[in-house]
Amino acid sequence: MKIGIYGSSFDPVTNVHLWTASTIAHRKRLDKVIFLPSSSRRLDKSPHAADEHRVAMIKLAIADNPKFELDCYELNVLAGMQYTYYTMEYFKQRYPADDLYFIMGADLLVDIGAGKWSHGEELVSKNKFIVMARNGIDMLAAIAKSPLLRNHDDGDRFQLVDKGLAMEISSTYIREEFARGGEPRYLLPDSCYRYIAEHGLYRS
Ligand SMILES: Nc1ncnc2c1ncn2[C@@H]1O[C@H](COP(=O)(O)OP(=O)(O)OP(=O)(O)O)[C@@H](O)[C@H]1O
Ligand SMILES: O=C(O)c1ccc[n+]([C@@H]2O[C@H](COP(=O)([O-])O)[C@@H](O)[C@H]2O)c1
Repeated sequence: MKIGIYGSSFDPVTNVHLWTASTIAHRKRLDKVIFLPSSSRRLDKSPHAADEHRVAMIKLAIADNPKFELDCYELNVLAGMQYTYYTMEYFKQRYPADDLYFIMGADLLVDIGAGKWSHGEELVSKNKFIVMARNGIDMLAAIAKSPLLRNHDDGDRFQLVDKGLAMEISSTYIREEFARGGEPRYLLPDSCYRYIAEHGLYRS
């Protein structure tokens, strides 16, 4: 099986997360996309909604797509920050016969290339990545500029995908719209929109 692992805080999950996941699955012929919410104990980013709420919204959002799955591995790890390097080691043990890819936007490729991620060298040398274009980022140049990325670019490691549309809906924007009394209804699944209202999430 070909499996993509899509990590994010999903705070909340948005229609762009779903659209990018399905576009990548289609373009790269993935059998499965695993939605991997990051822990609220993450050191670099504190989610606004509790783990249980972010998980509940992902479940609602992916319910009708048989290719989409949720994996709460990072939420259940007790250590402070669960780095992607360790997460990928876990998934390789769990799916030893499958072809695994970490799915991410080009902004994260730049960060990894700049040495900002933990265990960057091992992460890159031992894994494969599907990288989605983002406005203003030249992915080929980002690889060429970074010795870490360039030295492991064997043609298979970084699968670059131009989604064809620079659609940007950020979780931050949705949270801010809720907080200022705006109307972000069609930027996320209706079920999640209702869940946020019912539980009073993201109010200022
Ligand atoms: N429009 C997009 N195009 C390509 N990649 C994207 C896009 N939006 C998010 N990503 C990628 O999806 C992953 C998760 O992104 P994340 O959820 O942090 O973005 P976000 O919705 O903008 O959230 P936040 O506003 O909380 O930072 C990252 O790898 C990011 O690069
Ligand atoms: O391992 C790291 O050092 C690392 C640093 C920053 C981000 N990540 C992972 O990248 C994914 C997307 O992160 P973000 O910041 O866009 O929510 C998520 O799965 C994070 O755990 C991982």
